[in-house]
Amino acid sequence: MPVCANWRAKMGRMLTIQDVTLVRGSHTVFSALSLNLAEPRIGLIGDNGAGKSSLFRMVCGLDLPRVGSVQVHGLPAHEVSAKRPGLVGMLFQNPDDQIIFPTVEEELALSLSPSGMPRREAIGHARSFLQTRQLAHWGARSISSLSQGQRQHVCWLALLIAAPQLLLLDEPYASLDLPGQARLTQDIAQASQQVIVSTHALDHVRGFGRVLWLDQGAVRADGPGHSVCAAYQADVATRSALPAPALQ
Ligand SMILES: Nc1ncnc2c1ncn2[C@@H]1O[C@H](COP(=O)(O)OP(=O)(O)OP(=O)(O)O)[C@@H](O)[C@H]1O
Repeated sequence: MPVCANWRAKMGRMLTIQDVTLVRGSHTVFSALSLNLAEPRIGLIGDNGAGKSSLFRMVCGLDLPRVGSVQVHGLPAHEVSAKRPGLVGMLFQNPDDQIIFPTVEEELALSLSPSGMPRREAIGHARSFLQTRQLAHWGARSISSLSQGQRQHVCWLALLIAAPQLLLLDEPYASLDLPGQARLTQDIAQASQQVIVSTHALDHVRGFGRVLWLDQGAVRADGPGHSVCAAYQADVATRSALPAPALQ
């Protein structure tokens, strides 16, 4: 492939954020933020309120930037759900923001609706999928009878079955037990798609080729997981050693 066509093909698969200002409520979360994200595994780290979920919401088209553009595989992010509904999938920090249907198999079947699969077939497919995960007994279970970690697991299964090309995982390990965390790590390692993971548990992204450290809406460091995680930890250690600020 000629160099120019190669470059265009790469750009077409990329997530690009260009000169973005994002305002939520009265708070400016990002100001003149630009990023090109093409690596297969990317970690997002940073303090509470740094902007990790806001970045995901923007990439999903849930929040529109006031200035600048967000493009996913060459499409404006806010047009993705209408024009290419199978392109981006997001695992929300809170499973209750994601789950719609009353049973596990119905929720998984919903993930197949963008593919145009008829509902009865989608339910059958969801059951077979659960069987491959040794979870056949979960199919008819009511979501309300599941624990928080189990609901987070269902949300992950819903993304896996939908198989979008870009997976955005917002603190996916937060409620999972140790076997669940190991399973998710294995699933992510085996996924053929691009995966972006936001987490406070640095060990889950330390081995990634690229990690972004967000600090108050700006990129404080961007590079291999080992060095960016070490820099963030060193900064946290320095700040933790400071005397607590006086209460107003
Ligand atoms: N609905 C909202 N309205 C106004 N401001 C918001 C809203 N949601 C988040 N913010 C603000 O946007 C900033 C970024 O929040 P965001 O949720 O993206 O952070 P985060 O890095 O995901 O944090 P956490 O690690 O706690 O999940 C914060 O200053 C937060 O107060």
